[in-house]
Amino acid sequence: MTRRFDGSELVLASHNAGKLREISALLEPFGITVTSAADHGLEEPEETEDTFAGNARIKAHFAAKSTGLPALSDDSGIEVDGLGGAPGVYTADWAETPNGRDFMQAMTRTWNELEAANAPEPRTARFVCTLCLAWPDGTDEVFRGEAPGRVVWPPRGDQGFGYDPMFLRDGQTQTFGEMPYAEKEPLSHRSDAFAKLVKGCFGG
Ligand SMILES: O=P(O)(O)OP(=O)(O)OP(=O)(O)OC[C@H]1O[C@@H](n2cnc3c(O)ncnc32)[C@H](O)[C@@H]1O
Ligand SMILES: [Mg+2]
Repeated sequence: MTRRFDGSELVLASHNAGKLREISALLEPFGITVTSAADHGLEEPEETEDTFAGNARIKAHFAAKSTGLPALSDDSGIEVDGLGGAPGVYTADWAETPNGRDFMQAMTRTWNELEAANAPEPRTARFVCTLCLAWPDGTDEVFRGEAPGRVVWPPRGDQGFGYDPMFLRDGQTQTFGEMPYAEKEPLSHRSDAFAKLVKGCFGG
């Protein structure tokens, strides 16, 4: 049995502004008071697991225990078939530089490694999003969503965040980086996972 969410307040256990924007929009219709990890002054826990679900659990349980409130985390990334599924759970790590995250660098590395591997076109990939809803008593529910597509070069568009400019979802002519959020939303891995969360925990 899936545990239902029957509270009125939820902490979003993420420090990523793009995710916070997208998940807040998805939660809007439910009339829940949403606060973020930053609002509670929470640090970022180390993501030490090698699965999306494992890292999503770390983040959600850390926020739920620290605040005493139910917490929703998102662990996500891009899996590129020609790279054996990399960067996968290391998607954010590929952007790290001494001066903070640089996603142009991360996208360039992704493309360069595909070129080096002589990977065939189309260079299929998927965005994955794992949402974990955790309660302060240590229980949780986990939901996984995906968006299938391919990576393209050069990156296109300045909307969205992260690797959006190099991702062309199946059936689309514009990258996620070229779409206003309203267009990306119904096509995204995040809304796919969110629909499962709603079905499982919000009774919708
Ligand atoms: O852990 P939190 O605080 O939630 O924030 P984060 O940015 O570190 O998030 P992750 O550890 O889950 O790393 C996910 C990476 O995948 C990228 N990513 C996830 N969803 C994406 C999307 O919808 N569009 C573009 N890039 C995305 C994102 O930019 C991150 O670099
Ligand atoms: Mg992270």
